[in-house]
Amino acid sequence: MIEGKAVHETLHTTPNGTAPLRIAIFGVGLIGGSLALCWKGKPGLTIVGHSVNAASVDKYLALGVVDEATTSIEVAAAGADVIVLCVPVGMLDDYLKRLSELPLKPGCIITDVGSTKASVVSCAERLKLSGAVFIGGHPMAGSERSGVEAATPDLYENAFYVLTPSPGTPPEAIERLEELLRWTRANIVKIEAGLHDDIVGAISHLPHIIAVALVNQIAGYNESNDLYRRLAAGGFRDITRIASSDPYIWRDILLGNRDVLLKLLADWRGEIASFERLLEEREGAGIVERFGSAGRFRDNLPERRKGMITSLHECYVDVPDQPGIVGRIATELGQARINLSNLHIIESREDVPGVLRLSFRHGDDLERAVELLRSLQYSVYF
Ligand SMILES: NC(=O)C1=CN([C@@H]2O[C@H](COP(=O)(O)OP(=O)(O)OC[C@H]3O[C@@H](n4cnc5c(N)ncnc54)[C@H](O)[C@@H]3O)[C@@H](O)[C@H]2O)C=CC1
Ligand SMILES: O=C(O)C(=O)Cc1ccc(O)cc1
Repeated sequence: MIEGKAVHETLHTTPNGTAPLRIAIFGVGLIGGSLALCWKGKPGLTIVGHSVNAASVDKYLALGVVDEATTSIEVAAAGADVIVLCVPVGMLDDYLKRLSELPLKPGCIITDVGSTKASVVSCAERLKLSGAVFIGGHPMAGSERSGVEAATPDLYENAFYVLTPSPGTPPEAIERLEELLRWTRANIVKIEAGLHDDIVGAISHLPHIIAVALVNQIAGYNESNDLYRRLAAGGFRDITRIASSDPYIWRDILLGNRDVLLKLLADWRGEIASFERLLEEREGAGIVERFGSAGRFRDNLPERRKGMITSLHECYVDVPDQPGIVGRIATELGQARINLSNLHIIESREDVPGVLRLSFRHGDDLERAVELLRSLQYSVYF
């Protein structure tokens, strides 16, 4: 992880005499536009936007998202050091095929941002990319919005950015791409493409299906009484936000991960059937158990704090279930002038000790906190 702007500028300043890096972005929408904004104006980088549509090209330039823009795939690709495909998943193979027929700059890196990876990676492996190297990519951040108007340079900050290099991908190409992606301030992780599709299918694609199915179920009831819609707030809005995502983008994602999703939906039917059984048999204890285990897992999900650098310095403290205990710990740290950057209660039930996760921006604050809390007889671990 990169801490602070100064480091970025050192990393990316073009050494004297070397040509600037030319980055071509195909499809400057939410994701492509946000990448363009991370790179635009940075030393040594020229950003070229491509769209099949002349009006979109004008818009990219008018919004100042790119330095240059064109409707010609040949012009955009010519001389590009890096090509980023930010079009819907269903178009990726077609774009790769068209690029494979062009004279690309030797060593050019082609990457994509598609939400599924196995199919585009296997397409790239089948094609001869005239001296270019393909590395699959997926920034795990976005929103239910779409289009360049929704693009923002901080979209990826502290998010995960997955790369799916193949065993034969040259390490120096991966390093070059990683260096460029550091401008996004995302945390880069490398995962095998098939594993990516299994995991992302479960944590992103399946939830989108469930949100859409749930909204459509309620919309059906609403046809006979508008009170369903009018009373739907709070939890319903929270868990269905992603149902407003772009239908065509999601058609391509779901069809692109069809086999994984069919297995996940079979498991989902099992989860729902087990709730049906609990209700039929009036099994209150079973319902409590299901909510309890879900809450425990959910409370341990990593937080993504936009605009803040994720703390690397964390410890866990067992705390007895006593009123005011969390406040007392925070006060002890404050009185010792130890800077706490975040405090998270992971568990708080009568039958188990609570656990606090304490995060610090600096390692020396963590060391002092551990020493202090242990001297106060707290059980501290990492
Ligand atoms: N929406 C999200 O939150 C995320 C999306 N992704 C992936 O990013 C990619 C782009 O998605 P968004 O930026 O959300 O969509 P978007 O709709 O905002 O942008 C898509 C871009 O592709 C262009 N495009 C659409 N159809 C085209 C076609 N037939 N031929 C050529 N260009 C076409 C559009 O003009 C637009 O510039 C997709 O592959 C998606 O799976 C990845 C992470 C998050
Ligand atoms: O808005 C949300 O919560 C999302 O889930 C955004 C998102 C959509 C598609 C992806 O491939 C990654 C992230």
